[in-house]
Amino acid sequence: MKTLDDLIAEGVAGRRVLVRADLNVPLDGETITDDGRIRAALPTLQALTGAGAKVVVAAHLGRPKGAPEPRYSLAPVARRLGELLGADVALATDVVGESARATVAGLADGGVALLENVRFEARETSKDEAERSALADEYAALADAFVSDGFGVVHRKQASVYDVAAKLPAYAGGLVLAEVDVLKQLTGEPARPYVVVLGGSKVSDKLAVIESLLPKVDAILVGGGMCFTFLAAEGLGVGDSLLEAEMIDTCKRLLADNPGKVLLPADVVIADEFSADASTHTVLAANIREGWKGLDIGPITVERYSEVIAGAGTVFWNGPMGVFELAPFAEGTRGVAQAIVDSPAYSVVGGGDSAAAVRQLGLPEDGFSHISTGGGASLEYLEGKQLPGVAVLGA
Ligand SMILES: Nc1ncnc2c1ncn2[C@@H]1O[C@H](COP(=O)(O)OP(=O)(O)O)[C@@H](O)[C@H]1O
Ligand SMILES: O=C(OP(=O)(O)O)[C@H](O)COP(=O)(O)O
Repeated sequence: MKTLDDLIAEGVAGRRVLVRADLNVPLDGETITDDGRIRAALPTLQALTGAGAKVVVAAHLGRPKGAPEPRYSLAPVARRLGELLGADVALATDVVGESARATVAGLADGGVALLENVRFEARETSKDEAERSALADEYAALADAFVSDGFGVVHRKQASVYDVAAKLPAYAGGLVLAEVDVLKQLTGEPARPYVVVLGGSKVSDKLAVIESLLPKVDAILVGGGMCFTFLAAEGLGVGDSLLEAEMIDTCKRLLADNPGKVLLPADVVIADEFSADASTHTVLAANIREGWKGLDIGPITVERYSEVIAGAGTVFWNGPMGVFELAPFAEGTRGVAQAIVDSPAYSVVGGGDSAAAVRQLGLPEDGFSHISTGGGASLEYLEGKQLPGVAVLGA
């Protein structure tokens, strides 16, 4: 696999280099609430601009449905990236159209341009290889070389991550190399007990991961939006909480086949609406009211999970335990994160929102052995799956 260092050694002055980065940051309106992923992208971008490349950055924000949507524009990201680089970052108003071509053509040596959200193009995430390949040809026409540096998205077989790498000389960026290097340590012989803490809102993605992780780990502590499908599998009512109804049978089977290994919340914080001003109650998991939604794990659960974490040799955590962005639902995430900080275990936290939670809740970043920019990507790596965006580089 060729790397960024190889590309720079080959000489990039005046050459156009397309960098796929993961700049999928949390936003409150147009305000970036955590710029960790933008900061993580800087070393690769600076190495290229320092060597005189014309840098074209491709990135996504959120999950727009294949058409432009103003609220998913990368405009706030372009502004922040410019501030951090100390140079203007020109934002194209389209992905591979006239604006993208003109913006790239206008780049000076050492300059940086950002394409608009790649998911404004339906072909980016298409399941049809020919469609993705056609879009990848259009990306390739904008550059002379490709650097894959969006670790958080390398588990996606998407045009700007996977297909374009076959169309241009392709190189692994420094962030992707560093992340894979750290995660490798968890796939060898992790210190036992090996505990995985799973939460967040990408429920269907992650329920699929649990099955392959179960044989590798000693315990999985479930919280966040994930837990309600499991609670439903135990026959409990979950009100209006997040639920993947078609996964209930899978969860039943996982619980039955792995007794004692999947821990579920004993209590939860329920709310009558998804808002910081909602009425809330902390109830036993068996008492979730009809019409209410579970938005955090409760204190009994935090205590139980903290005990397990205190005895762990290795902890991997992805996904907040609750809607930590809203103060009434932040305590579960804070409590579990604090337990990881306090434990002597080798600990990795992964995911855009999980890493943001660590910083926003004021936990010490050095309380974790590693903070990864990728949640789903880390999980799939730990499952033992090939990451398409890395495999395509020849790894
Ligand atoms: N019980 C819940 N109901 C709805 N959303 C939740 C719940 N618990 C956590 N979340 C949300 O999950 C989001 C993060 O999920 P996810 O993207 O899977 O994590 P990460 O980015 O760390 O991989 C946060 O925005 C948080 O508000
Ligand atoms: O936020 C991301 O992943 P994560 O929540 O698993 O860390 C990445 O930007 C990938 O986004 P996606 O899950 O919409 O493909």
